[in-house]
Amino acid sequence: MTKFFQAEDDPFTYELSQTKQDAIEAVQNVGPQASTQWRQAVSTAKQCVLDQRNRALNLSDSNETSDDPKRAGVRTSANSRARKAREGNVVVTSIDSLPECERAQLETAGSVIKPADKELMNQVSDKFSLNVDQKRAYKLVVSALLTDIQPATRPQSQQLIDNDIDFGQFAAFAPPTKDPLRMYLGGIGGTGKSQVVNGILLFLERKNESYKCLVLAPTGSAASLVDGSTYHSTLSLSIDSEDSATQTRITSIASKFKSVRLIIVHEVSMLLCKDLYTISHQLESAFKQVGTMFGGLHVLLAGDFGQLPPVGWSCSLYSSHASLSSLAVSVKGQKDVMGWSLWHTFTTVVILRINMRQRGESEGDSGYRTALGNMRYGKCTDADIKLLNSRVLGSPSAPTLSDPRFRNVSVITAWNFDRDAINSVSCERFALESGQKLV
Ligand SMILES: Nc1ncnc2c1ncn2[C@@H]1O[C@H](COP(=O)(O)OP(=O)(O)OP(=O)(O)O)[C@@H](O)[C@H]1O
Repeated sequence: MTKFFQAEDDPFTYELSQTKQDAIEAVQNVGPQASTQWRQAVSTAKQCVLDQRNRALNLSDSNETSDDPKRAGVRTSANSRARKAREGNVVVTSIDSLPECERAQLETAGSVIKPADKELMNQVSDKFSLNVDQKRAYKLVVSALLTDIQPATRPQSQQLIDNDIDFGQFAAFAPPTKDPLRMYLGGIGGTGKSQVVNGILLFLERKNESYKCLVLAPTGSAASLVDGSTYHSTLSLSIDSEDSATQTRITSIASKFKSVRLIIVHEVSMLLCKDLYTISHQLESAFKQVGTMFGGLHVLLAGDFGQLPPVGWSCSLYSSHASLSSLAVSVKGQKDVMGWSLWHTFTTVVILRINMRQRGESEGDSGYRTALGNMRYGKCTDADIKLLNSRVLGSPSAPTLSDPRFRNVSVITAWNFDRDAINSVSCERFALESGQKLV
């Protein structure tokens, strides 16, 4: 598989082998059904992909045979390169290294970003002072949107509403001819994931194309932090009902997503496998593109798997394969399996590593950063514990909350009672200091 990138871009990206992608798509196309049929269908789909691969390998081998041992040697190595490429090794080609005619072809096809857009991209990235990794993530998403092949003729929402669910109109959609972006943006809390999302949103705003992106989150509070909505409300997912794809719901989703090309799902650690499947399935139905994951939209999943898990520890995206294999007996389990396999199509990955929230350079700052990092993996050292204990209130050397240095710091308490008391005192003090009246 060949990908083209502008010369100055340096995407940290990898591709699943095409065969694995095919297998995942084959499983998606099977759909939920009774467990014996499901197992049979999955095994037939697997065999079909394996047969396809073997046929391709045999064909290539038979085309490459030669009686001349020298030529045979050269062909064997070319053959093995071709096989490696088929098996998933990425071939990255700089746009500048292409012959002019090929470059012109790409420009005409909209595969190369226009200079004005490039300038805007840089302006926004400078405004947010994005670091190298953040810039990489931001540029991958924005480039995908800029080189997007637009659906040719989308029906007006008015027509959709008037004709209720006349999906015949969607036949006029020209499906994107390029693979949509499936990207995961990770990094521990404070590494600037939201900053990247804000950059993407500002870029679209400056281009007057804010309508192209929808930001979704699993809970209302997570959604309000990123000015988004919950995916339950946006995609009309029913929390209780298994069958949420009624015609009215699908019509409403089709109308909401009429001009959308990118969805960003925040706090992905809280996403259930079955929810990812349902999101994709609802969009497929809304765009009348059954079998085209997420209806062909670009999808960015952002979050940190060290943060909150899904409610009730249901089947999360990081569940192990072993724990999933027993699930296919129920329809819900099959949805989990399909959501889990969808997660594995997110093969463009950027992990942010620099903590932008705690950037102090003092010895204490760096010790605190290290302690937090170790705590995340349950691997605190003696030095970390000593440092954290030195901040526990009550001991003679510990800070007091009335000390001006510690007045506005975050406080962790074990009891709601203590939390409420501290909040109440702090509110009164803040009102007094800022000349405001508490109501
Ligand atoms: N490139 C940057 N330059 C300056 N400040 C930044 C940059 N990136 C992020 N920040 C700041 O660092 C803080 C944390 O950033 P942000 O909220 O985006 O992190 P996050 O990874 O989304 O965190 P969380 O997972 O806790 O939600 C914010 O105050 C943000 O303004």
